[in-house]
Amino acid sequence: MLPKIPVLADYGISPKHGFLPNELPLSRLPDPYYNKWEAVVANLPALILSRRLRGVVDRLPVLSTIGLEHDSEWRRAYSILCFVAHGYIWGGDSPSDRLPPPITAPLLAVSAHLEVPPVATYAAVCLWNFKPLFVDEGVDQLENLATLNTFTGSIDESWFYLVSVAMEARGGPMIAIMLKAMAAVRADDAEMVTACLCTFAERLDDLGELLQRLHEQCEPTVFYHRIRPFLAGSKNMAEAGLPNGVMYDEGKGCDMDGVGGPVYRQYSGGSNAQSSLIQFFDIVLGVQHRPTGTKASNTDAAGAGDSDTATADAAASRHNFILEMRKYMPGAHARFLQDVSDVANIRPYVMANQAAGTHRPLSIAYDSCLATLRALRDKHIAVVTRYIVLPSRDMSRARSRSRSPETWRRPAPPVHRPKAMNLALATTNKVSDGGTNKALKGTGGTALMSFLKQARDETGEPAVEEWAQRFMHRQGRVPGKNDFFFGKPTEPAAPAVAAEVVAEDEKVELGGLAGTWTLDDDVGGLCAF
Ligand code: HEM
Repeated sequence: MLPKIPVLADYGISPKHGFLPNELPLSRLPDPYYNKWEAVVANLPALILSRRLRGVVDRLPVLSTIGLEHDSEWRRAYSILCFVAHGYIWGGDSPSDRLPPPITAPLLAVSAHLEVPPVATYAAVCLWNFKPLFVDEGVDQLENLATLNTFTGSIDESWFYLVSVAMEARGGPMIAIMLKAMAAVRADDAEMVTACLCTFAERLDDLGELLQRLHEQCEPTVFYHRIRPFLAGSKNMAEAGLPNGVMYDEGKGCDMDGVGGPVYRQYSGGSNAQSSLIQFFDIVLGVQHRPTGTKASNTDAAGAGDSDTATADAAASRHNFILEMRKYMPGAHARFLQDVSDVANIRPYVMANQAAGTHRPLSIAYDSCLATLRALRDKHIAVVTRYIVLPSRDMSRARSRSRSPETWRRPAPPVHRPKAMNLALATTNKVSDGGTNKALKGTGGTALMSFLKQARDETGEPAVEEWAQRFMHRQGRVPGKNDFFFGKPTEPAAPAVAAEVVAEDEKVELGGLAGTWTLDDDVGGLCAF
């Protein structure tokens, strides 16, 4: 007998809001026992700004989790503790490589309960960190959302989290639609499968529109210099001052043999790559992601999404950043993704119909879903270009200028203040430096642009129609080539495409989202996670 198609309720997934919790996140823990935590998180931006957070946290009592009852209380506790932990680590002149017992002890307990790592994940900062302004209006409307916790108190930071919240909410109903499509495959109801795929493609397009609204209220330089450093993890962070990661000190000390004392741990930083929604889309459509730098083999291309892809799956699970990110999702959500993978049947069904020459609208609807998901990744690449690549370029250029002979001849007068480590720079490991060290790292620690472009290209690979395969294997815009899709050579390329072309070409000046700019290298390499 076939395994059953997963039921959302078994994984705490909402039919309406998807991976956002069924009950709204709590704005405050009801038990006054936790008032001190609430007071710290309510004043987090001010405590970070005044450099007083560490002192305040060190003096907190070590609270137990005994006063946490409902799931929403555990989730609120997790979000609070993650914000305070990252504020503690990154909110000083140099990072702290130790988390003290008042944070560590409850954070480890809460994380174990919720099956999430003890670090600021996407769940801590987005999924469980929002409230509607008006309860009778939807949480898929950006205008109706506010954040509960932030590091900076800025509109930019709130907007950054809330765009993701709105996307999760808008994408929530798409999960049930695709589970229905999977059931329709089992019933061999091609019309129903086609209808579900059409609805899915339309809603996916809505998500792309929401993603592009990020620019409205989140300034790239604020994101890069003020927000992103707080989301950094503790893995591959030697250059940022955490060579061993972070010591989670529970205050237990070691035994007589020196065993059982606090240990260093290393985790990736918070990233939207930890969103279960986008991974669900990949799984249900049969999109497979390979380790970065690996090209599709003929076997992969033919068998992606089929049940007999054990070898491909085994290869994919090795050294694969996207799979690694599942460890940062709430346990039930990661299990849901695994269970859906085990029964994903849409692609083989579409392929079988295409081979038999039956139900052509099915193939077209399926390929449209892939094209729309690929377009979403294109837009995302433009976002990353604007919010990470360009500011990091500006930063490295400013550094090169400050090292120029001109600057050496006229040194600035000495200023006597403690030397602060610039975390925006420090957490961007190996930013282009004097032409030698060029791999740009993301918040999760991957070699960035090649990884994102590969993920986008892999999205088009399962296409079944020949025209769709050609369309989705296209390269960035080259005048006179692929003009059918990109418009006439004299027309400006669409912003997302322009940004991607810039990121792809060496030493080319192009009009991107932020004006005319040059990218002088193509970053690459295997993920370091
Ligand atoms: C300022 C906005 C954003 C920036 C700077 C950004 C940056 C990044 C970076 C650096 C990565 C590589 C993984 C890592 O190192 O963390 C990544 C991956 C990813 N991001 Fe974003 N991101 C942004 C917004 C979003 C939003 C709103 C979404 C929601 C769809 C999203 C979805 C993803 C996904 C799904 C991945 C995994 C790669 C893939 O599946 O294509 N990102 N992002």
